Amino acid sequence: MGTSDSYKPKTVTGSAGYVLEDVPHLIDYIPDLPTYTNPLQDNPSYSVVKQYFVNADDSVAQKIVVHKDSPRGTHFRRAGPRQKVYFEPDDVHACIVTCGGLCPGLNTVIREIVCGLYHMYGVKKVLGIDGGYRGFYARNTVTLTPKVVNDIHKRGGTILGSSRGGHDTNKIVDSIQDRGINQVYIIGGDGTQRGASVIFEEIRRRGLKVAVAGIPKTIDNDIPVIDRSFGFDTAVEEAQRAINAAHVEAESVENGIGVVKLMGRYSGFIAMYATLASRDVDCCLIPESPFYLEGPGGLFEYIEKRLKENGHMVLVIAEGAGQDLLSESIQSMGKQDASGNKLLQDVGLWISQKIKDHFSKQNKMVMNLKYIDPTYMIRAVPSNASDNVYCTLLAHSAVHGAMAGYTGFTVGPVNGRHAYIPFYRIIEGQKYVVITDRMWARLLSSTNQPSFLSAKDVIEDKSEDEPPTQILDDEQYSDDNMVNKDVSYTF
Ligand SMILES: Nc1ncnc2c1ncn2[C@@H]1O[C@H](COP(=O)(O)OP(=O)(O)O)[C@@H](O)[C@H]1O
Ligand SMILES: O=P(O)(O)OC[C@H]1O[C@](O)(COP(=O)(O)O)[C@@H](O)[C@@H]1O
Ligand SMILES: [Mg+2]
Repeated sequence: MGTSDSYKPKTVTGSAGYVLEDVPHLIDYIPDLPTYTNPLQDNPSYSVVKQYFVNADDSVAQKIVVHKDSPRGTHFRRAGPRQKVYFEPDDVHACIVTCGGLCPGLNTVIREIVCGLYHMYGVKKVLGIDGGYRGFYARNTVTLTPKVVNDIHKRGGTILGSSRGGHDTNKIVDSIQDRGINQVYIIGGDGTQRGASVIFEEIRRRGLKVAVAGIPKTIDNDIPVIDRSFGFDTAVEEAQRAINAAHVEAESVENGIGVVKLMGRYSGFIAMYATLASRDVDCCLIPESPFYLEGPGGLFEYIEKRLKENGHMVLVIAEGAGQDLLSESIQSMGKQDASGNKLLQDVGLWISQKIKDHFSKQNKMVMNLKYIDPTYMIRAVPSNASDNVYCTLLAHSAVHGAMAGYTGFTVGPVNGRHAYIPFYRIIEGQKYVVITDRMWARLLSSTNQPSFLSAKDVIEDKSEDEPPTQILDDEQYSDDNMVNKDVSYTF
């Protein structure tokens, strides 16, 4: 049963350029597994739904804006309940683990996996792994029942705890095997999904009947393929409170400047959407958009102009912005956290000091700067209503997929439809704000800030990111502006 060769992507092609990037299934390496009727068909809540079960051939298109002669392109398997399942409810022993940084909605996902397994499939054995990946072999477990998780969606954080580092694949899979766990639900960001992918590989190599399902989590919204990650909406909403405070402070004094630092290690989505939503922001700086301080077209010149025009200004800066400028002036670079993520210098403090230094040196005008750092406040809150509903759908889709025998997948919405996405597509790169696309142009036009780009930069950048820009001709609020720099699109 066990197989030592590494997993090869399952790709199915069809007519007119149709490609299905399928996810693994337990029967790929354990043939002849028995199937069972899905208990949902006798569930009073669900049996009223016409066509409740997903058609086996349903798939979700990755690109929905097409031209007359466009090939049909890449598709993913549609998420949802199947007529046949590969586990008997009494035989299921599921576990849930949360890894990486916090994000609003973690508790809702945990709650809905537990309740989904209990109420939809009659599964009674669900274990919580305490403290992230290392919890599999170094910590206690928690028994999870609908009663235990009933109220947890109203709390921030994760009731299971989380951690960075500590991924020991063999010890984790040994623990899964020793405990008789056969469904593993792994909630976490890009690092976590990388970890989930190697756990799946090892489980497959050992020939175990264990389904591995990933639920993508990242407050930075930098996971590719999926429309957006849970908690992002809540974080953007929470960021408004900090921006409002910065605006009130700035407005109340002579030449007031409010500086707000928001999360975004490599991708500036939180800063960009928080700025667009607020309309009180005069300048937004993100990692994808290099900027400079001095001289014509620089930040200082713009600040002076705004203060002269308006008497106050608000600047939003993502934590990963301007790191190249900081590294010139601050030593101790190259430090990493336990997961290997680069540790960043505090750009908010740095830029605040630079602005203060500039104005005191120039002695041109009185200036009052207030720096607000709501970093952890925007991710430690409970998820808002829309994220709660979204988390429920993610959790249920993951449960349906695992019960149907799919494994080695991450679940997430692609153009509004939930799909099962193979791990390799989620972990092969990150999603970034494309500064030559329309959403960033909207931001520039709403703040009036300089683009800090020369015409030459724009031409070079456009040629790199041509495909998504070319095909983008609708004006909807969409993620079309988000592309993965590391992945080449073939449409
Ligand atoms: N390449 C990898 N292989 C295996 N495990 C990994 C890998 N990268 C990260 N991990 C593990 O995933 C967990 C979470 O990763 P981290 O980067 O901290 O957060 P996130 O999942 O939110 O990106 C950590 O326990 C880390 O050890
Ligand atoms: O201080 P911590 O807990 O390491 O988290 C900080 C980092 O977490 C992030 O929110 C991203 O976290 P993930 O990698 O867990 O998604 C970054 O924006 C931030 O730099
Ligand atoms: Mg990460």
